[in-house]
Amino acid sequence: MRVGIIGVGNIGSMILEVLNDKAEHEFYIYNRSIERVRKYEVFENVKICSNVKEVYVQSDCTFLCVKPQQTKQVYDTLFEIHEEHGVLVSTAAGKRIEEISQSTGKKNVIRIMPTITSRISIGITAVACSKHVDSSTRHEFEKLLSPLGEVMELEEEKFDAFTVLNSSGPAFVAFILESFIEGAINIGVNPDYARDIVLRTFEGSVKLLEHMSIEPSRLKYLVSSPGGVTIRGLYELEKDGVKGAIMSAIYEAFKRSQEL
Ligand SMILES: NC(=O)C1=CN([C@@H]2O[C@H](COP(=O)(O)OP(=O)(O)OC[C@H]3O[C@@H](n4cnc5c(N)ncnc54)[C@H](O)[C@@H]3O)[C@@H](O)[C@H]2O)C=CC1
Ligand SMILES: O=C(O)[C@@H]1CCC=N1
Repeated sequence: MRVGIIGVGNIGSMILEVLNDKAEHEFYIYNRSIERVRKYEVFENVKICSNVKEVYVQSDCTFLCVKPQQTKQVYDTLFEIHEEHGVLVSTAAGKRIEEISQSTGKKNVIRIMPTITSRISIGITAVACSKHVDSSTRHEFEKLLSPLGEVMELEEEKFDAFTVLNSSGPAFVAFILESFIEGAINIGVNPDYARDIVLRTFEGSVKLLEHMSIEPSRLKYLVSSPGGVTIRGLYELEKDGVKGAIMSAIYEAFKRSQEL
């Protein structure tokens, strides 16, 4: 397939590098600052383009991977291209299919919500298609995405909640991991050793929850001895409102996605 990518930052480069793993496709890429794409010059199947139009008219499928605040300029350029070429795929948080379609004048629009963890082919990509995208195009597109991990069709009204959990999620997890590591350093643990133990503990906890098919609350009670070490730490977390703070973070991020 001829795959276009407009905006080759965190997500654009992830899509390019993961989909290019088996060098099955031809890529047409454009980034506003050329420095970010120079490293792809060595790939025979990657053509570095000099504008949005050059990417769009040559691609069967064009991924739009700029920040939500940067989309207007790209939409305006696409609007000036009257013929429709393949499908236009938006990765932007909060941008709805109807708005993308009206602003670009294109009917074949697909909205996806990726996650940075797909760089290692672990993670879910949600997909919603405009009603104009026929089922064979949809299936071909989902096949194209399969190296990213799981691909899931999702109603568009569920995208905001999904964005917070699936796509902002790795940043929230990183924040919690960081808190554990800094807590360990504070009690005198070597930072590298702390990182190792903390990552293993999180990995083991997730795998155990899956293996035993139990809720997190059950795991809490499996570990907490009456009058023991764990319950003292859990008491501090509850007293300091950590659960409420995390719930607020998810709620505020959800509202922000709705605003964009
Ligand atoms: N970073 C993440 O984990 C996730 C990001 N997203 C969405 O993906 C999109 C991209 O996000 P990131 O990759 O993190 O942003 P980024 O800032 O890393 O990448 C955007 C790239 O677009 C380029 N750019 C800006 N305006 C341009 C234009 N007019 N023409 C060509 N290139 C242009 C920038 O130079 C930059 O390299 C956003 O809309 C975001 O909502 C969605 C899920 C996860
Ligand atoms: O922070 C953002 O707005 C984007 C959407 C989800 C992850 N990054």
